[in-house]
Amino acid sequence: MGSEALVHVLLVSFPGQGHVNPLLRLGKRLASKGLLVTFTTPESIGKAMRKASNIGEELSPVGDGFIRFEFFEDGWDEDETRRQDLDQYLPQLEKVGKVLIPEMIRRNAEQGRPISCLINNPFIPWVSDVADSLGLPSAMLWVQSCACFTSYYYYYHGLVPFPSETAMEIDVQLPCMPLLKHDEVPSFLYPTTPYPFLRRAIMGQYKNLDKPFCILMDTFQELEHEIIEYMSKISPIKTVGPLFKNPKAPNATVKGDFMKADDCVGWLDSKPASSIVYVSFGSVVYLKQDQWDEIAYGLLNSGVNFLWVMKPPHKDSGYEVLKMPEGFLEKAGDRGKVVQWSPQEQVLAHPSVACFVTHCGWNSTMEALTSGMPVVAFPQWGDQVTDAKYLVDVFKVGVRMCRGEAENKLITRDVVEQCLREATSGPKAEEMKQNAKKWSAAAEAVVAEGGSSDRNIQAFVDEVKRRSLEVLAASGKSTANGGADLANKVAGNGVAELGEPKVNGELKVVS
Ligand SMILES: O=c1c(-c2ccc(O)cc2)coc2cc(O[C@@H]3O[C@H](CO)[C@@H](O)[C@H](O)[C@H]3O)cc(O)c12
Ligand SMILES: O=c1ccn([C@@H]2O[C@H](COP(=O)(O)OP(=O)(O)O)[C@@H](O)[C@H]2O)c(=O)[nH]1
Repeated sequence: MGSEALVHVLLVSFPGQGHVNPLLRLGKRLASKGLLVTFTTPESIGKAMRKASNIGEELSPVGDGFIRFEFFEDGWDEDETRRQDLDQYLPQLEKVGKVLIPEMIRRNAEQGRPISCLINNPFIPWVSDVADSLGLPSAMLWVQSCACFTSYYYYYHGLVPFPSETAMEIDVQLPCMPLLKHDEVPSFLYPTTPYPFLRRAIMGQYKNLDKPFCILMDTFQELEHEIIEYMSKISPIKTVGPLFKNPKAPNATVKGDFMKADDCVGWLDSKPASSIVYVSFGSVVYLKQDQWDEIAYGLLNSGVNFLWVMKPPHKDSGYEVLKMPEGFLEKAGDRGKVVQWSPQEQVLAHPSVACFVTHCGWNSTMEALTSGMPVVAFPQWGDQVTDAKYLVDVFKVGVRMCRGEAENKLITRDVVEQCLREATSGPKAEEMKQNAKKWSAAAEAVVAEGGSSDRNIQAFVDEVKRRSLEVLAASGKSTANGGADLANKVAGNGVAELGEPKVNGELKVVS
């Protein structure tokens, strides 16, 4: 079957690594079920993705379908520093996206690939408005836990009291969730958060929550059973995680890394089973030098092997480049390896790795659970503090190393060493490993054919197909020229375009 005959969905991503990864993984899952998927995000990131990964101009086959990429200009110069300020960048993305995404949709229709559905991730809620204005259905991929989705939902609607200027330290009880201590609530909701722009970015999504016909979530039934059940009655959520497992197309190599991963698998291979601690704080968290030093000494003193990701800061972020303490690399010798970016999925699946010191971003959390990997939780902000609570107290696969940036406490080398020992040897380590293996088995089962996440993806694909017929029917014509019809509709000012007699063109329609 040619790709022209497939139902086509457009995935629009916010340009962050933690957003691109899950949306691209969703794209691969949808493609493997026989859809044509176009993935788009601003060109600034497109450029990095092309450089780091094997993304070409052409269509990549994935399972029964295909995935392709198109990028759009965000309207700013390559070295524009305002991109670092979300309060400026998000409105800019909205302004240009509202023009360029409809143009992209029209171009695709003209080329015989009419788009039937738009899917976005948080921070760019206007994508649903674009879909609405074109009479297209839209869906949203929530890229955090259902527990965090619920916390933000309750905050947005003012359903329970959250920490406030006058009552900073109140705990929060939400339905079907453990009591969250004041510092376990997603930290963007603290009155004192240094990142109010991220709270605004997330709340923007809630303002538009009635628009998408479906909210897909990168979590799964067993993992957050009660809260998923509860929220399903309030919101049209469908769990489709863990998205990075795709049993129908396990060899699909399309990746969305912004940086080329350093080669470290050979080094992992050379080490004994369960002997390495993997340390990574994701793509945006950046620690202070004194904390970095304590972690370095903790790693040295604990005697473990380690793979440590030390990513360079973005040039406009204002962060100082971190340094390893004097003599650290020499002392570690072949016991340790430091890289700028790792192939994390492969690392977490590697038998030499014993545990993962993580900032508890939701992608890292899901990847660890699904890989059966115990964690040492080092959350900093946002959903990370809530994820850490779940990893330690609910999923029972983690040791807690800190409570978050808001605590403003230096975690000393002794604490680091003690946590590493606890997570790698002794009864607690064994218990966590067993629990992690249980989650990994559950994750495999939900994505396997007939499992809950697989059924939800299939139901979503079926719904998109059904709605695509409606979209074509609404345009009043047969499927054969549906593309051209949509192209006219999408032009928005289609009447003007068609109405203007073109002197030298073939098109001469005067209404
Ligand atoms: O990329 C960004 C940007 C950004 C800023 C300027 C710009 O030009 C481009 C991007 C800002 O905040 C972020 C926040 C994030 O939180 C992360 O988001 C994940 C998914 O929501 C969570 O699971 C993690 O815990 C959490 O650390 C992840 C990100 O990728 C970003
Ligand atoms: O060295 C690294 C560090 C991170 N990641 C990936 O980057 C994403 C980070 O997302 P997460 O939600 O964990 O954190 P964020 O970067 O958004 O804070 C995850 O998919 C990781 O697998 C990676 O491939 N290599």
